[in-house]
Amino acid sequence: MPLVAGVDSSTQSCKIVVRDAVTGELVRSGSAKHPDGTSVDPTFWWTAFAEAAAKAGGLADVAALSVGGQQHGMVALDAEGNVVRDALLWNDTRSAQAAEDLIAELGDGDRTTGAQAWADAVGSVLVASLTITKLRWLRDAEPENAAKVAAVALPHDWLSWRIAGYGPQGDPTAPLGPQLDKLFTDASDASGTGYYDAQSGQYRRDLLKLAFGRDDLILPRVVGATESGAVVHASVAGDGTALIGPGAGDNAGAAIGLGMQPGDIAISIGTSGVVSAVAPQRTQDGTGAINGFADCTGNALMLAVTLNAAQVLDAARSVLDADFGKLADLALSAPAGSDGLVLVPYLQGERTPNRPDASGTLHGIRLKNMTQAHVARAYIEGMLCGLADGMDALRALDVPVERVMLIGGAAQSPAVQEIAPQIFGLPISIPEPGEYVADGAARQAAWVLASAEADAPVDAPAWSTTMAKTLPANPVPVVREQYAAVRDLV
Ligand SMILES: Nc1ncnc2c1ncn2[C@@H]1O[C@H](COP(=O)(O)OP(=O)(O)O)[C@@H](O)[C@H]1O
Ligand SMILES: O=C(CO)[C@@H](O)[C@H](O)COP(=O)(O)O
Repeated sequence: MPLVAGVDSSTQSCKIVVRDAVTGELVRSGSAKHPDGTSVDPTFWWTAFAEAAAKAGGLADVAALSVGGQQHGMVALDAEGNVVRDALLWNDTRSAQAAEDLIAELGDGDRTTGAQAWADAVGSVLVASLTITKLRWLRDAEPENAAKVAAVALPHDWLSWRIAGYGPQGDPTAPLGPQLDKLFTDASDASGTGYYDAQSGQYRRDLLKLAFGRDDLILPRVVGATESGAVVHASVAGDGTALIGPGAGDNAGAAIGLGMQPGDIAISIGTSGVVSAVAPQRTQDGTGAINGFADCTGNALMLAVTLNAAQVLDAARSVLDADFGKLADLALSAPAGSDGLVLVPYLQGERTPNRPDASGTLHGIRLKNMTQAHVARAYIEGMLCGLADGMDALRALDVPVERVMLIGGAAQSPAVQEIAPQIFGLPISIPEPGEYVADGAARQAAWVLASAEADAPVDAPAWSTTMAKTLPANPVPVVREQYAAVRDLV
Protein backbone atom coordinates (compact mmCIF):
# COMPACT_ATOMS: atom_id res chain seq x y z
CA MET A 1 0.00 0.00 0.00
CA PRO A 2 2.08 3.03 -1.16
CA LEU A 3 1.26 6.24 0.66
CA VAL A 4 1.28 9.78 -0.72
CA ALA A 5 1.13 13.16 1.04
CA GLY A 6 -0.66 16.34 0.05
CA VAL A 7 0.25 19.70 1.54
CA ASP A 8 -1.90 22.85 1.59
CA SER A 9 0.31 25.79 2.54
CA SER A 10 -2.59 28.23 2.72
CA THR A 11 -2.93 31.76 4.04
CA GLN A 12 -3.77 30.84 7.62
CA SER A 13 -2.18 27.42 8.08
CA CYS A 14 -0.33 24.41 6.70
CA LYS A 15 -2.40 21.24 6.39
CA ILE A 16 -1.04 17.83 5.45
CA VAL A 17 -2.92 14.67 4.57
CA VAL A 18 -1.38 11.23 4.07
CA ARG A 19 -3.48 8.98 1.84
CA ASP A 20 -3.37 5.54 0.25
CA ALA A 21 -2.08 6.15 -3.29
CA VAL A 22 -4.48 3.67 -4.87
CA THR A 23 -7.76 4.04 -2.99
CA GLY A 24 -7.32 7.60 -1.71
CA GLU A 25 -8.24 6.48 1.81
CA LEU A 26 -7.18 9.00 4.49
CA VAL A 27 -4.48 7.51 6.71
CA ARG A 28 -3.19 10.45 8.79
CA SER A 29 -3.30 14.26 8.86
CA GLY A 30 -1.85 17.24 10.70
CA SER A 31 -1.90 21.03 10.60
CA ALA A 32 -0.08 24.05 12.02
CA LYS A 33 -0.80 27.79 12.05
CA HIS A 34 0.76 30.50 9.89
CA PRO A 35 1.21 34.02 11.26
CA ASP A 36 -1.39 36.72 10.58
CA GLY A 37 -0.71 39.52 8.14
CA THR A 38 -0.36 40.10 4.43
CA SER A 39 3.46 40.35 4.42
CA VAL A 40 5.05 37.23 5.87
CA ASP A 41 8.55 35.74 6.25
CA PRO A 42 8.38 32.41 4.31
CA THR A 43 10.45 30.78 7.06
CA PHE A 44 7.17 30.50 8.98
CA TRP A 45 5.77 28.32 6.17
CA TRP A 46 8.78 26.04 6.50
CA THR A 47 8.45 25.66 10.26
CA ALA A 48 4.66 25.19 9.98
CA PHE A 49 5.25 22.47 7.36
CA ALA A 50 7.62 20.67 9.75
CA GLU A 51 5.13 20.97 12.63
CA ALA A 52 2.20 19.78 10.50
CA ALA A 53 4.28 16.86 9.16
CA ALA A 54 5.18 15.82 12.72
CA LYS A 55 1.52 16.02 13.74
CA ALA A 56 0.67 13.86 10.71
CA GLY A 57 2.99 11.17 12.08
CA GLY A 58 5.94 12.12 9.87
CA LEU A 59 6.44 11.65 6.15
CA ALA A 60 9.16 8.97 6.18
CA ASP A 61 6.85 6.36 4.64
CA VAL A 62 5.39 8.38 1.74
CA ALA A 63 6.42 7.55 -1.83
CA ALA A 64 5.40 10.94 -3.28
CA LEU A 65 4.26 14.35 -2.09
CA SER A 66 2.84 17.50 -3.70
CA VAL A 67 2.40 21.00 -2.35
CA GLY A 68 -0.66 23.16 -3.00
CA GLY A 69 -0.34 26.74 -1.83
CA GLN A 70 -1.89 30.17 -1.56
CA GLN A 71 -1.50 31.78 -4.97
CA HIS A 72 0.35 34.87 -6.18
CA GLY A 73 2.60 35.61 -3.17
CA MET A 74 5.90 37.23 -4.20
CA VAL A 75 8.85 35.26 -2.81
CA ALA A 76 11.89 37.25 -3.98
CA LEU A 77 15.23 35.45 -3.52
CA ASP A 78 18.78 36.75 -3.70
CA ALA A 79 21.68 34.81 -5.25
CA GLU A 80 22.41 33.15 -1.87
CA GLY A 81 18.85 31.82 -1.65
CA ASN A 82 17.73 34.24 1.08
CA VAL A 83 14.35 35.95 0.87
CA VAL A 84 15.02 39.59 0.05
CA ARG A 85 12.04 40.78 2.12
CA ASP A 86 8.91 39.31 3.63
CA ALA A 87 6.70 37.77 0.95
CA LEU A 88 3.84 40.00 -0.15
CA LEU A 89 0.74 37.81 -0.14
CA TRP A 90 -2.22 37.69 -2.51
CA ASN A 91 -4.29 39.79 -0.09
CA ASP A 92 -1.75 42.60 0.27
CA THR A 93 -3.18 45.57 -1.62
CA ARG A 94 -0.19 47.95 -1.57
CA SER A 95 0.46 47.26 -5.26
CA ALA A 96 -3.01 48.45 -6.38
CA GLN A 97 -1.58 51.57 -8.05
CA ALA A 98 1.14 49.48 -9.70
CA ALA A 99 -1.64 47.36 -11.24
CA GLU A 100 -3.35 50.45 -12.60
CA ASP A 101 -0.05 51.80 -13.97
CA LEU A 102 0.72 48.53 -15.76
CA ILE A 103 -2.77 48.40 -17.26
CA ALA A 104 -2.34 51.95 -18.57
CA GLU A 105 1.13 51.18 -19.93
CA LEU A 106 -0.04 48.15 -21.91
CA GLY A 107 -2.98 50.18 -23.25
CA ASP A 108 -0.91 53.22 -24.26
CA GLY A 109 -2.77 55.24 -21.67
CA ASP A 110 -6.24 53.79 -22.30
CA ARG A 111 -7.49 51.66 -19.38
CA THR A 112 -10.05 49.63 -21.33
CA THR A 113 -7.54 48.75 -24.04
CA GLY A 114 -4.89 47.93 -21.47
CA ALA A 115 -7.22 45.77 -19.39
CA GLN A 116 -8.20 43.69 -22.41
CA ALA A 117 -4.56 43.44 -23.50
CA TRP A 118 -3.59 41.90 -20.13
CA ALA A 119 -6.59 39.54 -20.26
CA ASP A 120 -5.57 38.45 -23.76
CA ALA A 121 -1.91 38.03 -22.81
CA VAL A 122 -2.17 36.21 -19.48
CA GLY A 123 -5.89 35.51 -18.92
CA SER A 124 -6.46 38.14 -16.21
CA VAL A 125 -6.72 41.89 -15.85
CA LEU A 126 -4.16 42.97 -13.26
CA VAL A 127 -5.18 43.66 -9.68
CA ALA A 128 -2.99 44.03 -6.60
CA SER A 129 -3.13 40.27 -5.91
CA LEU A 130 -1.14 39.25 -8.98
CA THR A 131 2.60 38.74 -8.51
CA ILE A 132 3.67 41.00 -11.36
CA THR A 133 2.15 44.06 -9.66
CA LYS A 134 4.12 43.29 -6.50
CA LEU A 135 7.33 43.21 -8.53
CA ARG A 136 6.51 46.65 -9.96
CA TRP A 137 5.82 47.89 -6.42
CA LEU A 138 9.18 46.48 -5.25
CA ARG A 139 11.01 48.14 -8.13
CA ASP A 140 9.63 51.54 -7.18
CA ALA A 141 9.22 51.38 -3.39
CA GLU A 142 12.30 49.36 -2.42
CA PRO A 143 14.92 49.73 -5.17
CA GLU A 144 17.69 48.46 -2.91
CA ASN A 145 15.76 45.20 -2.38
CA ALA A 146 14.79 45.03 -6.06
CA ALA A 147 18.47 45.17 -7.01
CA LYS A 148 19.19 42.08 -4.91
CA VAL A 149 16.53 39.87 -6.54
CA ALA A 150 17.96 36.93 -8.45
CA ALA A 151 14.85 34.70 -8.62
CA VAL A 152 11.12 35.02 -7.99
CA ALA A 153 8.99 32.11 -6.82
CA LEU A 154 5.49 31.51 -5.50
CA PRO A 155 4.78 30.13 -2.03
CA HIS A 156 4.26 26.55 -3.24
CA ASP A 157 7.38 26.70 -5.45
CA TRP A 158 9.52 27.91 -2.56
CA LEU A 159 8.20 25.27 -0.13
CA SER A 160 8.72 22.46 -2.69
CA TRP A 161 12.30 23.71 -3.21
CA ARG A 162 12.95 23.69 0.54
CA ILE A 163 11.50 20.16 0.86
CA ALA A 164 13.93 19.09 -1.89
CA GLY A 165 16.81 20.26 0.33
CA TYR A 166 17.57 23.62 -1.29
CA GLY A 167 17.59 26.94 0.54
CA PRO A 168 19.73 29.74 1.90
CA GLN A 169 23.51 29.41 1.80
CA GLY A 170 24.76 28.03 5.12
CA ASP A 171 21.30 27.01 6.42
CA PRO A 172 21.66 23.56 8.06
CA THR A 173 18.12 22.68 6.97
CA ALA A 174 19.10 23.27 3.32
CA PRO A 175 21.96 20.86 2.65
CA LEU A 176 21.84 21.35 -1.13
CA GLY A 177 22.26 25.11 -0.83
CA PRO A 178 20.89 27.94 -2.97
CA GLN A 179 20.52 26.30 -6.38
CA LEU A 180 17.99 28.72 -7.81
CA ASP A 181 17.82 26.88 -11.13
CA LYS A 182 16.27 23.93 -9.25
CA LEU A 183 13.11 25.94 -8.45
CA PHE A 184 10.04 24.48 -10.13
CA THR A 185 6.33 25.24 -10.34
CA ASP A 186 3.23 24.11 -12.24
CA ALA A 187 0.99 25.74 -14.82
CA SER A 188 -1.87 26.47 -12.41
CA ASP A 189 0.21 28.59 -10.06
CA ALA A 190 2.35 30.11 -12.83
CA SER A 191 -0.89 31.25 -14.51
CA GLY A 192 -1.57 33.56 -11.56
CA THR A 193 1.68 35.48 -11.78
CA GLY A 194 0.73 37.87 -14.60
CA TYR A 195 3.89 36.87 -16.50
CA TYR A 196 2.92 33.38 -17.69
CA ASP A 197 0.63 32.57 -20.60
CA ALA A 198 -0.98 29.22 -19.87
CA GLN A 199 -2.32 28.97 -23.42
CA SER A 200 1.15 28.89 -24.97
CA GLY A 201 2.82 27.42 -21.89
CA GLN A 202 5.44 30.18 -21.96
CA TYR A 203 6.63 32.84 -19.54
CA ARG A 204 6.07 36.37 -20.85
CA ARG A 205 9.48 37.80 -20.01
CA ASP A 206 8.60 40.91 -21.99
CA LEU A 207 5.80 41.68 -19.51
CA LEU A 208 8.08 40.88 -16.58
CA LYS A 209 10.59 43.34 -17.98
CA LEU A 210 7.87 45.96 -18.43
CA ALA A 211 6.97 45.57 -14.76
CA PHE A 212 10.33 45.06 -13.11
CA GLY A 213 12.73 46.65 -15.57
CA ARG A 214 14.88 43.51 -15.80
CA ASP A 215 14.48 40.24 -17.64
CA ASP A 216 17.38 38.35 -16.06
CA LEU A 217 15.42 36.87 -13.15
CA ILE A 218 15.47 33.11 -12.64
CA LEU A 219 11.90 31.81 -12.87
CA PRO A 220 10.82 28.36 -11.69
CA ARG A 221 10.74 25.66 -14.35
CA VAL A 222 7.12 24.77 -15.18
CA VAL A 223 6.77 21.02 -14.62
CA GLY A 224 4.09 19.01 -16.47
CA ALA A 225 1.04 17.62 -14.65
CA THR A 226 2.38 14.08 -14.23
CA GLU A 227 6.08 14.91 -13.84
CA SER A 228 8.17 15.07 -10.72
CA GLY A 229 10.13 18.26 -10.08
CA ALA A 230 12.55 16.83 -7.48
CA VAL A 231 12.75 14.28 -4.66
CA VAL A 232 12.15 14.82 -0.95
CA HIS A 233 15.57 15.32 0.63
CA ALA A 234 16.53 12.66 3.16
CA SER A 235 17.09 15.41 5.76
CA VAL A 236 13.36 16.22 5.49
CA ALA A 237 11.87 12.72 5.38
CA GLY A 238 12.54 9.23 4.11
CA ASP A 239 15.52 7.95 2.16
CA GLY A 240 15.73 10.58 -0.56
CA THR A 241 13.59 8.71 -3.11
CA ALA A 242 10.07 10.14 -2.53
CA LEU A 243 8.94 12.14 -5.56
CA ILE A 244 7.81 15.75 -5.32
CA GLY A 245 5.00 16.48 -7.77
CA PRO A 246 4.60 19.79 -9.59
CA GLY A 247 2.19 21.09 -6.94
CA ALA A 248 -0.56 23.60 -7.61
CA GLY A 249 -2.16 26.87 -6.74
CA ASP A 250 -4.61 26.15 -3.96
CA ASN A 251 -7.73 26.62 -6.07
CA ALA A 252 -6.43 24.22 -8.72
CA GLY A 253 -5.59 21.85 -5.87
CA ALA A 254 -9.19 22.01 -4.66
CA ALA A 255 -10.43 21.40 -8.22
CA ILE A 256 -8.49 18.15 -8.57
CA GLY A 257 -9.30 17.22 -4.96
CA LEU A 258 -13.02 17.56 -5.70
CA GLY A 259 -12.68 15.91 -9.12
CA MET A 260 -14.30 18.95 -10.75
CA GLN A 261 -15.59 18.64 -14.32
CA PRO A 262 -17.03 21.35 -16.60
CA GLY A 263 -20.42 22.29 -15.12
CA ASP A 264 -19.15 22.00 -11.55
CA ILE A 265 -18.74 25.17 -9.50
CA ALA A 266 -16.76 25.30 -6.25
CA ILE A 267 -17.52 28.06 -3.76
CA SER A 268 -14.63 28.20 -1.31
CA ILE A 269 -15.00 30.24 1.88
CA GLY A 270 -11.50 30.36 3.37
CA THR A 271 -9.41 33.48 3.87
CA SER A 272 -10.31 34.24 0.27
CA GLY A 273 -13.77 33.76 -1.14
CA VAL A 274 -13.57 31.95 -4.47
CA VAL A 275 -16.15 30.93 -7.04
CA SER A 276 -14.41 28.69 -9.56
CA ALA A 277 -15.12 26.52 -12.59
CA VAL A 278 -13.02 24.35 -14.88
CA ALA A 279 -13.42 24.54 -18.67
CA PRO A 280 -11.53 23.39 -21.75
CA GLN A 281 -10.71 26.98 -22.77
CA ARG A 282 -9.69 29.91 -20.61
CA THR A 283 -11.69 33.12 -20.53
CA GLN A 284 -10.11 36.49 -21.35
CA ASP A 285 -12.42 38.72 -19.36
CA GLY A 286 -11.46 42.35 -19.96
CA THR A 287 -13.84 43.51 -17.22
CA GLY A 288 -11.47 41.90 -14.72
CA ALA A 289 -14.20 40.10 -12.76
CA ILE A 290 -12.99 36.65 -13.80
CA ASN A 291 -9.39 35.42 -13.70
CA GLY A 292 -8.55 33.01 -16.51
CA PHE A 293 -6.04 30.73 -14.80
CA ALA A 294 -5.06 27.11 -15.53
CA ASP A 295 -5.99 24.07 -13.48
CA CYS A 296 -3.39 21.36 -12.92
CA THR A 297 -4.75 18.80 -15.38
CA GLY A 298 -4.56 20.75 -18.65
CA ASN A 299 -7.89 22.60 -18.40
CA ALA A 300 -8.57 26.25 -17.70
CA LEU A 301 -9.71 27.37 -14.25
CA MET A 302 -11.89 30.46 -14.05
CA LEU A 303 -12.10 32.26 -10.75
CA ALA A 304 -13.93 35.17 -9.14
CA VAL A 305 -12.05 35.95 -5.92
CA THR A 306 -12.98 38.14 -2.97
CA LEU A 307 -10.69 39.36 -0.21
CA ASN A 308 -13.46 39.16 2.36
CA ALA A 309 -14.72 35.71 3.25
CA ALA A 310 -14.17 33.61 6.42
CA GLN A 311 -12.48 36.53 8.17
CA VAL A 312 -15.70 38.54 7.85
CA LEU A 313 -17.31 35.90 10.04
CA ASP A 314 -14.27 35.98 12.36
CA ALA A 315 -14.89 39.74 12.66
CA ALA A 316 -18.56 39.06 13.44
CA ARG A 317 -17.54 36.62 16.18
CA SER A 318 -15.29 39.27 17.63
CA VAL A 319 -18.00 41.96 17.55
CA LEU A 320 -20.54 39.60 19.09
CA ASP A 321 -18.13 37.84 21.45
CA ALA A 322 -19.39 34.57 19.97
CA ASP A 323 -17.85 31.23 19.10
CA PHE A 324 -18.65 29.51 15.78
CA GLY A 325 -21.74 27.79 17.21
CA LYS A 326 -23.19 30.92 18.79
CA LEU A 327 -22.63 32.96 15.61
CA ALA A 328 -24.54 30.36 13.60
CA ASP A 329 -27.36 30.12 16.15
CA LEU A 330 -27.73 33.90 16.28
CA ALA A 331 -27.77 34.25 12.48
CA LEU A 332 -30.37 31.53 12.05
CA SER A 333 -32.64 33.16 14.63
CA ALA A 334 -32.96 36.35 12.51
CA PRO A 335 -35.16 36.58 9.40
CA ALA A 336 -33.76 36.34 5.85
CA GLY A 337 -32.73 39.85 4.83
CA SER A 338 -31.99 40.81 8.46
CA ASP A 339 -34.95 43.24 8.39
CA GLY A 340 -33.04 45.53 6.04
CA LEU A 341 -29.66 45.47 7.82
CA VAL A 342 -27.04 45.11 5.07
CA LEU A 343 -23.32 44.50 5.44
CA VAL A 344 -21.11 45.38 2.48
CA PRO A 345 -18.14 43.30 3.59
CA TYR A 346 -15.18 45.19 2.13
CA LEU A 347 -13.29 44.97 5.44
CA GLN A 348 -9.93 44.61 3.65
CA GLY A 349 -10.73 46.61 0.54
CA GLU A 350 -11.96 44.33 -2.25
CA ARG A 351 -10.61 42.54 -5.29
CA THR A 352 -13.84 41.58 -7.07
CA PRO A 353 -15.10 44.21 -7.64
CA ASN A 354 -11.70 45.91 -7.79
CA ARG A 355 -11.96 48.37 -4.89
CA PRO A 356 -8.65 48.00 -3.04
CA ASP A 357 -9.20 51.10 -0.91
CA ALA A 358 -12.86 50.50 -0.01
CA SER A 359 -14.03 49.85 3.53
CA GLY A 360 -17.09 47.98 4.71
CA THR A 361 -20.50 49.43 5.52
CA LEU A 362 -23.26 48.37 7.86
CA HIS A 363 -26.32 50.01 6.34
CA GLY A 364 -30.01 50.30 7.19
CA ILE A 365 -29.70 50.35 10.97
CA ARG A 366 -33.03 50.64 12.79
CA LEU A 367 -34.16 49.93 16.35
CA LYS A 368 -35.81 46.77 15.06
CA ASN A 369 -32.65 45.27 13.58
CA MET A 370 -30.03 46.38 16.09
CA THR A 371 -29.91 42.97 17.69
CA GLN A 372 -27.06 40.49 17.87
CA ALA A 373 -29.07 38.07 15.76
CA HIS A 374 -29.63 40.58 12.93
CA VAL A 375 -25.97 41.62 12.96
CA ALA A 376 -24.82 38.00 12.80
CA ARG A 377 -27.11 37.29 9.87
CA ALA A 378 -26.17 40.50 8.03
CA TYR A 379 -22.47 39.57 8.20
CA ILE A 380 -23.12 36.14 6.72
CA GLU A 381 -25.54 37.42 4.08
CA GLY A 382 -23.19 40.23 3.01
CA MET A 383 -20.21 37.89 2.70
CA LEU A 384 -22.27 35.45 0.60
CA CYS A 385 -23.71 38.26 -1.57
CA GLY A 386 -20.13 39.23 -2.49
CA LEU A 387 -19.57 35.67 -3.69
CA ALA A 388 -22.92 35.57 -5.50
CA ASP A 389 -21.77 38.61 -7.51
CA GLY A 390 -18.78 36.46 -8.53
CA MET A 391 -21.11 33.67 -9.62
CA ASP A 392 -23.04 36.18 -11.77
CA ALA A 393 -19.77 37.21 -13.43
CA LEU A 394 -19.05 33.57 -14.31
CA ARG A 395 -22.56 33.12 -15.71
CA ALA A 396 -22.12 36.29 -17.78
CA LEU A 397 -19.30 34.46 -19.56
CA ASP A 398 -21.66 31.53 -20.30
CA VAL A 399 -19.90 29.22 -17.85
CA PRO A 400 -22.28 26.27 -17.27
CA VAL A 401 -23.55 25.90 -13.70
CA GLU A 402 -24.78 22.36 -13.06
CA ARG A 403 -23.52 21.43 -9.59
CA VAL A 404 -22.41 23.85 -6.87
CA MET A 405 -20.15 22.64 -4.05
CA LEU A 406 -19.36 24.60 -0.88
CA ILE A 407 -15.89 24.13 0.68
CA GLY A 408 -13.36 25.99 2.87
CA GLY A 409 -13.26 26.58 6.62
CA ALA A 410 -16.45 28.64 6.90
CA ALA A 411 -18.43 26.12 4.84
CA GLN A 412 -18.67 24.14 8.08
CA SER A 413 -20.98 26.76 9.58
CA PRO A 414 -24.60 25.51 9.67
CA ALA A 415 -25.74 29.09 9.12
CA VAL A 416 -23.58 29.48 5.99
CA GLN A 417 -24.95 26.17 4.73
CA GLU A 418 -28.58 27.20 5.31
CA ILE A 419 -28.26 30.76 3.99
CA ALA A 420 -26.20 29.96 0.86
CA PRO A 421 -29.11 28.34 -1.06
CA GLN A 422 -31.14 31.50 -0.34
CA ILE A 423 -28.48 33.85 -1.68
CA PHE A 424 -27.36 31.77 -4.68
CA GLY A 425 -30.88 30.51 -5.45
CA LEU A 426 -29.38 27.12 -6.35
CA PRO A 427 -29.07 23.69 -4.75
CA ILE A 428 -25.78 23.57 -2.83
CA SER A 429 -23.85 20.35 -2.25
CA ILE A 430 -21.71 20.06 0.85
CA PRO A 431 -18.87 17.55 0.42
CA GLU A 432 -17.84 15.47 3.42
CA PRO A 433 -15.73 17.77 5.65
CA GLY A 434 -12.14 17.65 4.44
CA GLU A 435 -9.06 19.50 3.30
CA TYR A 436 -9.74 19.57 -0.42
CA VAL A 437 -6.60 21.48 -1.43
CA ALA A 438 -4.35 19.06 0.48
CA ASP A 439 -6.42 16.18 -0.89
CA GLY A 440 -5.92 17.48 -4.42
CA ALA A 441 -2.18 17.75 -3.84
CA ALA A 442 -2.18 14.15 -2.55
CA ARG A 443 -4.12 12.99 -5.60
CA GLN A 444 -1.61 14.75 -7.85
CA ALA A 445 1.23 13.03 -5.97
CA ALA A 446 -0.47 9.65 -6.54
CA TRP A 447 -0.83 10.53 -10.23
CA VAL A 448 2.86 11.42 -10.51
CA LEU A 449 3.82 8.23 -8.69
CA ALA A 450 1.67 6.03 -10.95
CA SER A 451 3.07 7.75 -14.05
CA ALA A 452 6.64 7.23 -12.82
CA GLU A 453 5.95 3.56 -12.15
CA ALA A 454 4.45 3.14 -15.64
CA ASP A 455 7.25 5.22 -17.15
CA ALA A 456 4.55 7.12 -19.08
CA PRO A 457 1.69 9.49 -18.21
CA VAL A 458 -1.33 7.54 -16.94
CA ASP A 459 -4.82 8.75 -15.95
CA ALA A 460 -5.25 10.44 -12.57
CA PRO A 461 -6.25 7.93 -9.88
CA ALA A 462 -10.02 7.60 -9.59
CA TRP A 463 -10.47 8.76 -6.01
CA SER A 464 -14.07 9.55 -5.17
CA THR A 465 -15.51 12.58 -3.41
CA THR A 466 -18.73 12.04 -1.52
CA MET A 467 -21.29 14.71 -0.77
CA ALA A 468 -22.50 14.80 2.81
CA LYS A 469 -25.73 16.47 1.70
CA THR A 470 -27.32 18.62 -0.97
CA LEU A 471 -29.44 21.50 0.23
CA PRO A 472 -32.33 22.47 -2.09
CA ALA A 473 -32.47 25.88 -3.79
CA ASN A 474 -34.37 28.36 -1.62
CA PRO A 475 -34.12 31.74 -3.37
CA VAL A 476 -34.91 34.87 -1.34
CA PRO A 477 -34.23 37.57 -3.98
CA VAL A 478 -34.74 40.50 -1.63
CA VAL A 479 -31.45 39.76 0.14
CA ARG A 480 -29.40 40.33 -3.01
CA GLU A 481 -31.59 43.24 -4.11
CA GLN A 482 -31.03 45.19 -0.93
CA TYR A 483 -27.33 44.29 -0.99
CA ALA A 484 -26.95 45.51 -4.60
CA ALA A 485 -28.55 48.83 -3.72
CA VAL A 486 -26.10 49.45 -0.89
CA ARG A 487 -22.98 47.99 -2.56
CA ASP A 488 -22.95 50.68 -5.17
CA LEU A 489 -23.12 53.44 -2.55
CA VAL A 490 -19.77 52.27 -1.12
N1 LIG B 1 -17.50 26.49 11.80
C1 LIG B 1 -17.00 27.59 11.26
N2 LIG B 1 -17.77 28.68 11.05
C2 LIG B 1 -17.27 29.81 10.50
N3 LIG B 1 -15.97 29.95 10.14
C3 LIG B 1 -15.15 28.91 10.33
C4 LIG B 1 -15.59 27.68 10.90
N4 LIG B 1 -14.53 26.84 10.97
C5 LIG B 1 -13.47 27.52 10.46
N5 LIG B 1 -13.83 28.76 10.10
C6 LIG B 1 -12.97 29.81 9.53
O1 LIG B 1 -12.36 29.34 8.35
C7 LIG B 1 -11.13 30.03 8.14
C8 LIG B 1 -10.06 29.05 7.72
O2 LIG B 1 -10.49 28.42 6.56
P1 LIG B 1 -9.46 27.77 5.56
O3 LIG B 1 -10.25 27.29 4.39
O4 LIG B 1 -8.62 26.79 6.29
O5 LIG B 1 -8.59 29.06 5.17
P2 LIG B 1 -7.26 29.19 4.32
O6 LIG B 1 -7.23 27.98 3.42
O7 LIG B 1 -7.43 30.46 3.57
O8 LIG B 1 -6.10 29.26 5.27
C9 LIG B 1 -10.80 30.78 9.44
O9 LIG B 1 -11.01 32.17 9.23
C10 LIG B 1 -11.80 30.18 10.43
O10 LIG B 1 -12.17 31.09 11.45
O1 LIG C 1 -5.71 34.89 -4.57
C1 LIG C 1 -6.31 33.84 -4.58
C2 LIG C 1 -6.76 33.21 -5.84
O2 LIG C 1 -6.54 34.02 -6.95
C3 LIG C 1 -6.62 33.17 -3.27
O3 LIG C 1 -7.58 32.16 -3.41
C4 LIG C 1 -5.34 32.65 -2.67
O4 LIG C 1 -4.90 31.55 -3.44
C5 LIG C 1 -5.46 32.34 -1.19
O5 LIG C 1 -6.23 31.23 -0.92
P1 LIG C 1 -6.74 30.75 0.53
O6 LIG C 1 -5.58 30.74 1.46
O7 LIG C 1 -7.83 31.65 0.93
O8 LIG C 1 -7.25 29.36 0.26
